[in-house]
Amino acid sequence: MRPLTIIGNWKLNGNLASNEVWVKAVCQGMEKGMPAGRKYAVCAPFPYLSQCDQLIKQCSLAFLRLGAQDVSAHLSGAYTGEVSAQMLKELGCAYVIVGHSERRQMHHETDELIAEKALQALDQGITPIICVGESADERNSGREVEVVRGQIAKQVSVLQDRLADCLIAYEPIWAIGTGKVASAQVAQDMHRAIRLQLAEFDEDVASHVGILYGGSVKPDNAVELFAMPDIDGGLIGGASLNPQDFLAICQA
Ligand SMILES: O=C(CO)COP(=O)(O)O
Repeated sequence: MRPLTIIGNWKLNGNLASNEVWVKAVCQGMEKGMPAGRKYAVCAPFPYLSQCDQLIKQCSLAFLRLGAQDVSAHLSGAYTGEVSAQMLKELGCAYVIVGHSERRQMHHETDELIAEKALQALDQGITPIICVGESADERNSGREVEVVRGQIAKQVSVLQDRLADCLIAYEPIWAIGTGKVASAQVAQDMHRAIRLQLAEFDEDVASHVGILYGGSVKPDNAVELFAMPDIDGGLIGGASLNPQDFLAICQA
């Protein structure tokens, strides 16, 4: 069985004071007991990784880990502004998001670059969370499966069976930050399509890879989403900023 994995993505939010309040509140909530066998993480902005690492270590819950929101495709060298997977490892990261639609759109990240970033993370023992998803126009013109298949195909061709150590996040762009959550069935259908595509490559990989859903997940829709057979958890944006909402989703 694949464990349910629930990961908060703070995006460009937080500050030293609010991060401390957040981690302490989530730890306190989780210490009271959580559903067995689940994994949780929060992906903080780079400058706060060290602070969040210290705070998370203080509460010593093995199932709560730290992640980053991006990583360089390079290990070291003349790449001003980049952060390597080795640096993330030193700062306690267990996960890193790669290829978020906001980076694909605003920073012109390609599937090839995203696969290189995932390889860097894997080389350091960090689990990459590879984001895929279609735009509203692509869905409205009936091309959503084709678009996502194209994104996954590149990851399969580069990562091959190392995909078994990755997470995939299906995040339809039209559902991100819009309040328009994909219905549980719409999300399940795409998750199924992704898993079938992975099975064309390797059935074992397909059955192992966790596929998270992201896009307007809230405490009141998480239960239905997480109950779907191919939805293995969530990548939570806006609702992860409020520790009580994040906890409620983690307990859904
Ligand atoms: O982009 C997301 C997580 O990576 C989803 O964001 P929202 O939950 O705010 O829609």
